[in-house]
Amino acid sequence: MRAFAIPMRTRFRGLTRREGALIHGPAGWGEFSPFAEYGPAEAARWLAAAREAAFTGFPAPLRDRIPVNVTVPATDAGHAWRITAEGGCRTAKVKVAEKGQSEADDLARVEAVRDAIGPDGKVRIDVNGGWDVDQAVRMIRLLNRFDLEYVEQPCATVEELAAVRRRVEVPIAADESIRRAEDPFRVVAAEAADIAVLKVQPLGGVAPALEIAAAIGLPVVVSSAVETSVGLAAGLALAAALPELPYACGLATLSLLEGDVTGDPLVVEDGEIAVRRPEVDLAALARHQVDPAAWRRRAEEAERA
Ligand SMILES: O=C(O)CCC(=O)c1ccccc1C(=O)O
Ligand SMILES: [Mg+2]
Repeated sequence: MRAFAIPMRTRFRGLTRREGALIHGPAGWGEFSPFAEYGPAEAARWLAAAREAAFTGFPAPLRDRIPVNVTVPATDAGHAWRITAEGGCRTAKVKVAEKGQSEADDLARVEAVRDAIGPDGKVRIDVNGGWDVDQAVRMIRLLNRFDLEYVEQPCATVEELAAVRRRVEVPIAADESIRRAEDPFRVVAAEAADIAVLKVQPLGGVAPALEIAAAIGLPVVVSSAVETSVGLAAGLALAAALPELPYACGLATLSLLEGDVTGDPLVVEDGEIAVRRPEVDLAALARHQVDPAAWRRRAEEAERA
């Protein structure tokens, strides 16, 4: 097992460094990078995803390029404009409702992103559960001046998502309500979402995520957990194996990191990323490599959970 700590170019989810581990097996490299606050039971699914990549491999791809969105962190409007313009994507996903920021900050950021991407681009927002129902309804109506493609996780609970969905025209996507839920199918039963955001590591691998996608029966957006090219390759494999892929995916997150673990990173070309699995390059990894002892312990704890 190898471990990495890569500085973030812009603070994201309060993170300034992305840390994780890489394992190697007969099928290739796998990434194990649960966030620090996740306990052993949750980390066990992330470990299963890394093992699938290293020992089993991925289901057969149905497409070889995946359209992606540029991810715009909760930064000031000028910076958000530049990130969008430089992202080279036809879709932007904007983080809003960041703690310590105002509604005016969100309006200014989304306005800047719409300006940068142009009238033919798509703009979606991700609230990470930061609003209550009334605030969500009000903010979605306000922000829809900038023509929103959809709103990801406007509120924390499934019941709140369903309530917001009944009151606004803009489609609702569920992320945390699937990713961290005991029962991802409650979203469907409660008619709480139009779209499912699926991430490979929290769902335990590409094959389990494909099964969840089939069972949920909603259109899927595959998104990263801000991973190295090794973790992103698993997201691309999921996006490539889905029977239908009507939306751009959130896999263009390598640009949030200062570095990578391969010499041949999964970068965006013409708004898309090619479906492939880059090799870990030990020289590239060396620049970010840290002692794997803590990650070995974390994997052992996950294993016992
Ligand atoms: O979807 C994207 O564009 C990037 C991924 C992303 O936003 C994300 C990354 C890490 C953890 C949570 C999330 C999220 O979608 O909420
Ligand atoms: Mg999200």
